[in-house]
Amino acid sequence: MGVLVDVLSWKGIFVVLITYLAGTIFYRLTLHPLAGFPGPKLAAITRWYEGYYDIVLNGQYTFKIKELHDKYGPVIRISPYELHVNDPAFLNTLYNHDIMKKYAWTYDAHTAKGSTAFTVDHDLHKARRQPLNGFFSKAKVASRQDMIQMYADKLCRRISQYVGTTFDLGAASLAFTQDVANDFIISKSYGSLDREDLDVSMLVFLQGAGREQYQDTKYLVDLATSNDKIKHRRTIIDEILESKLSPSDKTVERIYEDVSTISNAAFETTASVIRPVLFHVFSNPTILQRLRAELESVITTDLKTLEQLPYLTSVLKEGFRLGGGLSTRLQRVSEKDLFYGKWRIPAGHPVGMTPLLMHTDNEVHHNAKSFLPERWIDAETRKRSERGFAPFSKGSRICLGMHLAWAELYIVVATLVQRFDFSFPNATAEDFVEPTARDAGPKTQASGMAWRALIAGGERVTAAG
Ligand code: HEM
Repeated sequence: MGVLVDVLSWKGIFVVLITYLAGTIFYRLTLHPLAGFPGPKLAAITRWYEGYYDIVLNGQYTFKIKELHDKYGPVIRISPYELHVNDPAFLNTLYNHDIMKKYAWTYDAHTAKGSTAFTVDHDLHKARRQPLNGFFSKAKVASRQDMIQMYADKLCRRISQYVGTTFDLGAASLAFTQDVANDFIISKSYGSLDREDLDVSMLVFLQGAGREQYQDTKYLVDLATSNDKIKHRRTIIDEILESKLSPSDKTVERIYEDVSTISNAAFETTASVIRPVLFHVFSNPTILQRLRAELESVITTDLKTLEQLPYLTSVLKEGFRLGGGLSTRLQRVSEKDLFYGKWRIPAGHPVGMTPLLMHTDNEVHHNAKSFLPERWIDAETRKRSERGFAPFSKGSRICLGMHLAWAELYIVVATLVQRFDFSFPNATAEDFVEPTARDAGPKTQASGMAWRALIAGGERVTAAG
């Protein structure tokens, strides 16, 4: 009884707490399966280390991880539970088609846990993704190139209204990707390019069209399951409903989780590549001249023809490398031990890599932070850069919408370059290199408004249709 009273006293609680903390610290530093990996002791002890950089300093952990790699080497422990690797040689080991799970902790804060993108389990993910693969194939995307061109033309009409003055090309890029993606996914756009403010705030979009998108999903589910076969363009909803997925995966709520996450995955990612491409092309006369000469040699925006153009393709690759939709680490949890050099990474522990860090690493890409399309043309530098190029990740979780993203880039860049002259008096290359919260504030890239774009300097006589 005396002991119990003692334990329940403040002193007792304090002693228990200290003993628990000391035990946890001791375990994490010495006995934990990741204890032998290099990295700061504080990161190995507590997740508050990461919290400081991401919460207090607003999304800076990605860049701190880069500093930690410089200090501790290519494999480091970045939290009590997680490792990070910065070496392209490990890409194919980590992102493959073996049984790999995503790291559930990453999706704790997300509501759409039933969506394909946020499905943690390997087999369930495979089943959910299967009906979507064909819908997002290269051939399927190519069959919708007229739709993409239609929105590129609409974008041109908006820009034309501002000739000789300034125009928010950053927001317009996002409006374009929103309209294209929604049309592709559910055969309906919400008219972002038609709005006076170009639907400038993603938040307004999410609150506004989010509700509408749910109603549209419900309508399309009803349409597909009703006896009245009203003719409509196939959407991902038809693919899901006609698949072998279980009835619980075919509810309006679960399908809407896919509709909303897939469309949201399509917007800012693609826009954040269009912006740096336009900035670099129009800020560098040599690149602009060479690109225009190549485009003038074909005088078309036909997708198949554009895909054959080596210089345009190289310009876009630089955009994917430096723009980069996702700037956080992408973790995988393997069922089997993984091996990296002398290191054995025990099964069941999350390991991540960050495309942005690899894409901007001078060890991987010559003069990594410079926009140099030539690197993809010269055989030697191309070989080196290909090794460390994975904007869409790899393996079973590779980006579902990558062919759509490529097609949008080909068509919109070729169209704008053939029709307009832009200049960007207020932007610098730095604005586009590290597109996360490094410059938190009004210039934040992630908000889609990195630069109020700037001058559309007169429409050129266009050869493009
Ligand atoms: C520049 C454009 C884009 C980039 C750089 C990009 C990048 C990525 C990356 C790196 C992943 C892997 C994420 C992870 O491992 O957690 C991913 C997944 C995904 N992306 Fe994209 N993406 C782009 C455009 C798109 C578009 C246009 C769509 C849809 C139309 C899309 C839909 C998705 C989906 C649904 C996933 C989850 C795939 C799965 O888990 O099976 N993305 N994307």
